[in-house]
Amino acid sequence: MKKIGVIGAGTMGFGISFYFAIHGIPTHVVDISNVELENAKEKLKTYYQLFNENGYPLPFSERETVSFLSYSTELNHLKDADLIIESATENLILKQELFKKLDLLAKPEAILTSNTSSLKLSDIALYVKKHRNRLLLTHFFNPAQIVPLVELLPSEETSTQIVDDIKTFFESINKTPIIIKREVPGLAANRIQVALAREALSLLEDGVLSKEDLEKTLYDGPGFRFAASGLLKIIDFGGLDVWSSVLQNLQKEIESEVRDFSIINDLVQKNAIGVKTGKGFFEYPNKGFDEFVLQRDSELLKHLLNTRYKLLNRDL
Ligand SMILES: NC(=O)c1ccc[n+]([C@@H]2O[C@H](COP(=O)([O-])OP(=O)(O)OC[C@H]3O[C@@H](n4cnc5c(N)ncnc54)[C@H](O)[C@@H]3O)[C@@H](O)[C@H]2O)c1
Repeated sequence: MKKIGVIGAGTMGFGISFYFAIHGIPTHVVDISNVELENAKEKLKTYYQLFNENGYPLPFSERETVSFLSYSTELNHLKDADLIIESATENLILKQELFKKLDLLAKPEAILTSNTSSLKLSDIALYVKKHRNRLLLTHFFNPAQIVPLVELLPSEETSTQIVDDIKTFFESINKTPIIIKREVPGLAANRIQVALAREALSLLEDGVLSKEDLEKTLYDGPGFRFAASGLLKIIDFGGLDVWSSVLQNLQKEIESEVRDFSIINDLVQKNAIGVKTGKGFFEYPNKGFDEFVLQRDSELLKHLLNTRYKLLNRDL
């Protein structure tokens, strides 16, 4: 990729563009808000330092990395981009308008993608005519600059060559692209996460265990094992015979209703929405949101470097 365009300089747009820049890929970021663009420039310095401090192999100096990024409020700057990733606010009409414009201004061989979490590619691309075989979802996981997974969802019209090219590109920069073969809301990772959340929050709301013990259960139980392998290998190790019985016995016992969780809604009513307001299920005193996020990202970076990155880049 000679040039990438990223639309949106918020949480995800920042992470995506930062990741391309540390890999030396010229990236132009477009946002309607100059404030967001300025924030993204500031965050770049903070994250370069964080990656450096944690020992992430950065092939370019901070100055060089900064030089790979450019910013504007004008979509026109994306007309020579090879790949354009839309990561603007989650709003269908806004995204439809953006894709309508991109379809007209992007060069014919450009690939157009969206990072939407909940909207359908077919809806977002309603007005796209010229690039219909060059469209897909590229769904990153927050923080996009650290979490390896990128879910790819092509449409029925997307050429297989484009899917292969995008997959190869992400692999070349140590992301983990996976292909979703058919349009399902939430793709794979968010669906699995919501299934987990439904059961965990039901156990909490029904008083089966305390919030502290729920955290320990996941962190030191399934989460601990997931750090080493995916689900199917866990089943292979446990034995398919065992899992077959467990699934049969327990599936009917777990929560399968769509619930309105008062355990969350009551806290939202009190503006206890989590780290952003200093209180959610737990308290987050003395530091601001950004500091807590940096602390978390430092932990995630250590994990990345100790696991995936070491394996993928033995010689770096
Ligand atoms: N936050 C997450 O955990 C997460 C994870 C995966 C995917 N996503 C998806 O990524 C996208 C962005 O989410 P986010 O969390 O970064 O949101 P955000 O609110 O942090 O950032 C959105 C940015 O888009 C900008 N914007 C709005 N309209 C625009 C336009 N017409 N042109 C250019 N810029 C515009 C806003 O100014 C803002 O800076 C959404 O589609 C969301 O569903 C979010």
